[in-house]
Amino acid sequence: MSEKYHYNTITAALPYANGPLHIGHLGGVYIPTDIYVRYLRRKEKDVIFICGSDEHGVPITLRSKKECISTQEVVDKYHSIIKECLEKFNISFDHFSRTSSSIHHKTVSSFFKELYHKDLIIEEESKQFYDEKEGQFLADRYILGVCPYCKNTKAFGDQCERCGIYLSPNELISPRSALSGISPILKETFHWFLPLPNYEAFLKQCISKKFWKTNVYSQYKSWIEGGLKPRSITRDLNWGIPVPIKEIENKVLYVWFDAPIGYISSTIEWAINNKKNWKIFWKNKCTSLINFIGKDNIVFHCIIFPVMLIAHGDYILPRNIHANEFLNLENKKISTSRNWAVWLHAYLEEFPNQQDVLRYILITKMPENKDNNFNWKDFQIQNNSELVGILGNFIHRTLILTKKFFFGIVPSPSTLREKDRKVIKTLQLIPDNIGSLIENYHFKQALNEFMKIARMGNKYISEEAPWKRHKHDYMRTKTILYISLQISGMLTQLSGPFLPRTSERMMKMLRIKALPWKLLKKKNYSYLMIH
Ligand SMILES: Nc1ncnc2c1ncn2[C@@H]1O[C@H](COP(=O)(O)OP(=O)(O)OP(=O)(O)O)[C@@H](O)[C@H]1O
Ligand SMILES: [Zn+2]
Repeated sequence: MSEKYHYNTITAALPYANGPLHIGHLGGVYIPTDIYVRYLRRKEKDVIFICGSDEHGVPITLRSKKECISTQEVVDKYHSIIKECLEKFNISFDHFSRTSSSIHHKTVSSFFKELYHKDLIIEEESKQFYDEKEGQFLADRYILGVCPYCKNTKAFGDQCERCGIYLSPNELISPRSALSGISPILKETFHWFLPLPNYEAFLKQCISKKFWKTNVYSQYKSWIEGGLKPRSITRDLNWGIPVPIKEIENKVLYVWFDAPIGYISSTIEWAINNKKNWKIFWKNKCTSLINFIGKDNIVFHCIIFPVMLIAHGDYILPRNIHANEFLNLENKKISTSRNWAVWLHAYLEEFPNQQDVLRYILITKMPENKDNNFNWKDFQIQNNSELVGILGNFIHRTLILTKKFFFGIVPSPSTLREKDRKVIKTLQLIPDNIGSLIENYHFKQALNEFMKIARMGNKYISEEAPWKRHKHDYMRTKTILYISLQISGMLTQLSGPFLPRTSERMMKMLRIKALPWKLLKKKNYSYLMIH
């Protein structure tokens, strides 16, 4: 992270409010973003962590039909479930808004009008699929058919979920209406398009791809090499943000036009609530904007949203777009429609107060460069042998023995041996090491380094065995527990970004406070009375 960026706007993909969240969402997007943000705060950076629920688009209207409730009821229901779950997993948003808010509607409408009045979008007539039985145009997921690439018979008009390819409805073989099942006719309509080809040169020049992960860059490159086409940004629907042009009826803005503007409108809402200036986070050249997403959102964040921002002007562009691949469950793709998922609300019921266990396992399984797999067997093994067996065991032994032998007061060390000095040296190096891994988005490795310290502590205390030694070598016992407490203090501090609840609990036990990251390497815990 370049020190030149004092302001940091960090966004996590807006979760879609047509269903609850599962472990893929949490491990793929929200946990990595939260680790990054918590670390930046400890670096004393000015950070805003923005998110909100994405509440427009066809899947919501389909869900409303399925559940026999109104679209508003669908989004109200899932907005609350999603927000509550993310809070319970300690995802530390500064603001979590929703795209049905009036501020969002206003922000998006004025964004569209700006492009419209500057002639930066084009109006075009075209023929689109229409369901005569339902009297409705069939946008995106209202139309199903056979994928021309993998022959999946249930490909949607916008994407084939089996092979992941993005489609337009006219590419589908044997299209049929998702509403009535009938074959649609083609009917004349008109829409507005974002002329992506006009921005190809800007995209190549203006966006620095220096920090992009290979998975992000390769998707971006294949889109660019495939030749960009104008992209329609309106739909013939009645659920969404109405096209803000007089006399236009029954047309709304495409959900992927309005959703990313949600990052901006959510920041504006936060600024109003907190009497702050939102522009610093979106219009200041010294602000670093980083979007965290999953792989199916790459094209929207690497091409469409930057083009919207460039066309509008005034806004900064993302400095990095961080996308993870997908998490599978027991070697099968997580699927909301097939109910193959570990739902976060169900986990919270089944394992009360065990949020950090899931956070830990999900970090170790993070699909950083390729899809990864979650399974319950590993969950059990890793919890028992790593979290309890190493981290918990070391802290527990250290604190119990300090209480037993020294009334809970940190003993002052006697002469340090080579082994003790080695431990202290390792502790001095670890904050920068972990910090740099987090800054470079290597979250799994960062956690691994953290656990190495816990392993080192466990080994140290086991080898030195203060429980045996205290009877005949009181002075050495003092040193051993002093060193063990230094390790415990460091683990407590470093665990904050990864395991926030555990870190807080350990802080209470050790009676210490979270320190700025830069002070950690110098910190020495003496004169400390543990709880
Ligand atoms: N299995 C997964 N592994 C990693 N990231 C995921 C997974 N499923 C979804 N995501 C990411 O989570 C973020 C929020 O997802 P979103 O609400 O858009 O749901 P989605 O992609 O429609 O998922 P689903 O179809 O499972 O509901 C997106 O950036 C998406 O890429
Ligand atoms: Zn396909």
